[in-house]
Amino acid sequence: MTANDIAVKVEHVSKYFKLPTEATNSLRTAMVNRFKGIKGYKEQHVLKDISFEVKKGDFFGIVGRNGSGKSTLLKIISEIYMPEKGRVTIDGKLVSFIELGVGFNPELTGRENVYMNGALLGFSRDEIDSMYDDIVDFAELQEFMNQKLKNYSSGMQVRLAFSVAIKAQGDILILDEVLAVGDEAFQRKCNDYFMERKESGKTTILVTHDMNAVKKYCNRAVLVENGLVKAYGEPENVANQYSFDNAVPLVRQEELEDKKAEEKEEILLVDNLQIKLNTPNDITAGDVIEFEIDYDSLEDAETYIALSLTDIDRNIWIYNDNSMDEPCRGKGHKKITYHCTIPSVNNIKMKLEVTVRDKKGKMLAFSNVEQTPIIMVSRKDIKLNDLSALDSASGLIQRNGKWNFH
Ligand SMILES: Nc1ncnc2c1ncn2[C@@H]1O[C@H](COP(=O)(O)OP(=O)(O)OP(=O)(O)O)[C@@H](O)[C@H]1O
Repeated sequence: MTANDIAVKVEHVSKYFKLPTEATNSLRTAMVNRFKGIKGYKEQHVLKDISFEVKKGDFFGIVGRNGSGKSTLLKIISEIYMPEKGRVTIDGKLVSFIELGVGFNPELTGRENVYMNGALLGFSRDEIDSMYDDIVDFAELQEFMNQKLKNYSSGMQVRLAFSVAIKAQGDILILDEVLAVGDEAFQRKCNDYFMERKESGKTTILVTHDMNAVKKYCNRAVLVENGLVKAYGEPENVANQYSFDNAVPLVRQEELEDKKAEEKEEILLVDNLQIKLNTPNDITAGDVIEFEIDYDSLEDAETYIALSLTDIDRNIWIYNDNSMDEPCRGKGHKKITYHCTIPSVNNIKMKLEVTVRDKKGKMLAFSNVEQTPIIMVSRKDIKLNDLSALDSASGLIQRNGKWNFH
């Protein structure tokens, strides 16, 4: 690869912010603090050492949890912030849609705002003239262009700002979390635009929390975590890593304590429920899933297991089973292993939930969030250059149809 193939090169970028810890109103306090070595601020190291390359024509995804520094990174690439260390090299004209409303003036009309925004992006009047109709068409705001922006709804303002960004003829387009923009019809339009853009050979950098978007549009991606690059390269792998890291639902400590208190109030019939996955948690469709369930039955009673594998993203049960027809009897420690396969799914992230029930179906114990195993099924069998198979694998069930052309 030559240097000419690279649109954006990020090398060892580091950025911290100074957050004030105390307000000093007097010069004397400031001097005393300084003398004592008290800084009055603490440093938040948002980006520690970030390096990646975006090639010309890439549709490049940047993902990471809230507060991981994605927007900061985009601002550094867009030269709004300077990094403390490292550097960014850009080859081409860059257009950013980062913070809504930047460069928009509510007292000006839609039309005037398009011209002003275009000028801020570095376009001449003639250039804006030639892209103006396209921008207005995409935003579908023809009748509103002579109204002042302050009379637009917030959705209309977003549409206009977004349309300026995407229709401005830059070489590199930077978009921060835009898929949530606008109503459903506008989102569909953005989807079509992204599909076109993906084919266009122009460079796009997209920050998003939507892993389906990463898989659908991006050809490469990076996952930022704790200021460092955690995964980089194939969007499938990066998106799966992100989904996997975020699969464990966050449960507030108080909720857990409330639940424990509720459990204590009931007479305990089952204790020490443990679930252990014996097979890997990252598998391919059809691989065997095996796990072990352990618990103590405190009474001489019949108990059975009910289990479910729930699709975390879609929140639906994918697979349920129970041992109702083969209950465990008597007091004491119970150890059960179970295995199954989930053969015809594509990519799916599931949580395994287990409950112990009595003869009448009453729940006596359930696996809590900390011990709920997560299982990721991904189509590792599909070759990365098999575009048709990759595209079809975005559905829940593997394709099995036949085409007949007449
Ligand atoms: N100008 C600033 N001054 C001080 N702290 C800042 C500034 N900009 C960002 N931060 C801090 O840097 C951290 C990263 O913020 P950033 O907006 O880059 O994260 P993000 O990954 O884009 O988050 P999100 O997914 O929520 O949009 C946050 O803790 C934020 O408070």
